[in-house]
Amino acid sequence: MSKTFSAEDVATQGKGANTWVIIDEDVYDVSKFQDEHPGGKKILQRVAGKDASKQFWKYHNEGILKKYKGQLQIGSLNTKKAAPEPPAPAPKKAAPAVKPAAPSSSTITKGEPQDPYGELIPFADPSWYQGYASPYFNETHAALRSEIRQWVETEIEPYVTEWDEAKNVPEHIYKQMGERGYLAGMLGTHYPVDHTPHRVQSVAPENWDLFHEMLLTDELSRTGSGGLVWNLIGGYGIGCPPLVKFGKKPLVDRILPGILAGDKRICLAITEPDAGSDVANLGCEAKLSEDGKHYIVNGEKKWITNGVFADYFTTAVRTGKDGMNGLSVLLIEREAGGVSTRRMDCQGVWSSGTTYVTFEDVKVPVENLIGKENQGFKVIMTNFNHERIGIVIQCVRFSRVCYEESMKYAHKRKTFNKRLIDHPVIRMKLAHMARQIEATYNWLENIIYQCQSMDETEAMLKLGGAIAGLKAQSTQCFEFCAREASQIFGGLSYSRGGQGAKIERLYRDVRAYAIPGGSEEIMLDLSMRQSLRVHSMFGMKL
Ligand code: HEM
Repeated sequence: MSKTFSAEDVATQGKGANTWVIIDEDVYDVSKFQDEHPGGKKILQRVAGKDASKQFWKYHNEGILKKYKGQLQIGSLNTKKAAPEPPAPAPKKAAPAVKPAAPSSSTITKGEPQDPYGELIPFADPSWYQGYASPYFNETHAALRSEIRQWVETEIEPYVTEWDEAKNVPEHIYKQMGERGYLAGMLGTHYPVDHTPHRVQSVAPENWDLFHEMLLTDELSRTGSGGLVWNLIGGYGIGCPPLVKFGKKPLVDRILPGILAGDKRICLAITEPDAGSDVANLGCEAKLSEDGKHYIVNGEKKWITNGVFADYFTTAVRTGKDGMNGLSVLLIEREAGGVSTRRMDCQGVWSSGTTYVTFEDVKVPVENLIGKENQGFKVIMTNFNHERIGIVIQCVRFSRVCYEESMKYAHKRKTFNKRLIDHPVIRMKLAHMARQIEATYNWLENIIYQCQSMDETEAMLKLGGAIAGLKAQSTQCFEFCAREASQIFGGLSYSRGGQGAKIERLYRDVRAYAIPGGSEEIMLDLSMRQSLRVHSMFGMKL
């Protein structure tokens, strides 16, 4: 913004037709905007021609300026110092020693601290962002973190509330997920170079590991919207891995490139009106046609994330007897006909497109069978670890968002002549949030490292119990943090939008995490049953 004004110039625009205000030494023309200003016209007119920085920061958060700057800023004060030139890049240090993480091809540093990154509010980011050493993250992770954060902060975060209210995310954002190589990096496996020309700018495919994948989900979750995250990766992250891992090559070659590019969308259809966490009781039926070339599918699926947007449905069907040994997984294509989808009205994750799906005599070629007939239970179970870890990553970051927003608000809001942060009762709330967040996050890092060090079948067996326990831990941590943040924000988190927008939204999103992917009750019970079973195989002395 090259135009400069003196404070006197701005003062002349406070009386007549024009209404200009100064915020942080930048000049904004709000003459046209004032009629639609949610805080009212009068309040702007009272500060017209003046420096309104103090009043502005009392009522808004950073997102507002990011969103409206382009539209309303007309220049800066002539007294404003030019922004300092970005520092010259430091001479490159020798790359930290790395050791291979068997059996993955990735590299992991031996614990050298990275340069500090972000706002350095204690516990608002993982400790490796804040100058503390970590055995898991190296310079490629740091580069990816900046790449995603920059994209999210400029192109996503300022609009998230608007999109959530509209219950959708513009298509170009999903398309960018493909073009930036992010979709290809979200499969819980190697980077699929053979099926996509797209690459992640800051990480070579051969270096891609599960910690990079974790970062993608983590940084997207800083938007504080389960709806946004699920719109972008909710269906894909659980619907695509079974296709890649168990689909037949011709099917994968035919449809995967379009999905990875962000042109086509896929979701996972397992849950039914009458069967959720008890997957073995699914009823949606697939009967083989007389010529043996097709399955004919009939049935209903409920609470299917992204179903309204999806071209492909990775679907659990009953092809055999009752129970887990009669289940198969089919890739159902919408264009086959007989597939109808209806958006469901839900408490939270509004822009994720939660859907009721009906299959009526849908003809599915036998080539679309994923895995083997009647052995679909294994496909579904293998998928659960990846799905649950995704949920955990989101819950931990959402908890951090609740904490970070509360910490910032507690530094500006005053009650009884003291800032909230100066009240011990508020510090106590923040401390309880931080201790739960860090405990959950550190367990998560450990689990990701374990996943990276095992093949998937071993991980399913050995880590299934711990991941189930961690999922319950993360949703309870999220629920706690959303509640405490809401108490700190008071009325601002009870009404939608404004400074408490993220907290109000996340509070509504909590159940979308605590129930699907295995409810807390089932997760906690499973964590004990599975761990005891596995450890008795290891020779547990009990
Ligand atoms: C560039 C200038 C401004 C823009 C673009 C702007 C924009 C907005 C927006 C979008 C909201 C809705 C709530 C939110 O999303 O945070 C809002 C609310 C509000 N604004 Fe502004 N505003 C500006 C300047 C000001 C100034 C200078 C004042 C005070 C003198 C002010 C006072 C308020 C108040 C009191 C609310 C209602 C807050 C609430 O509901 O708690 N605004 N503004």
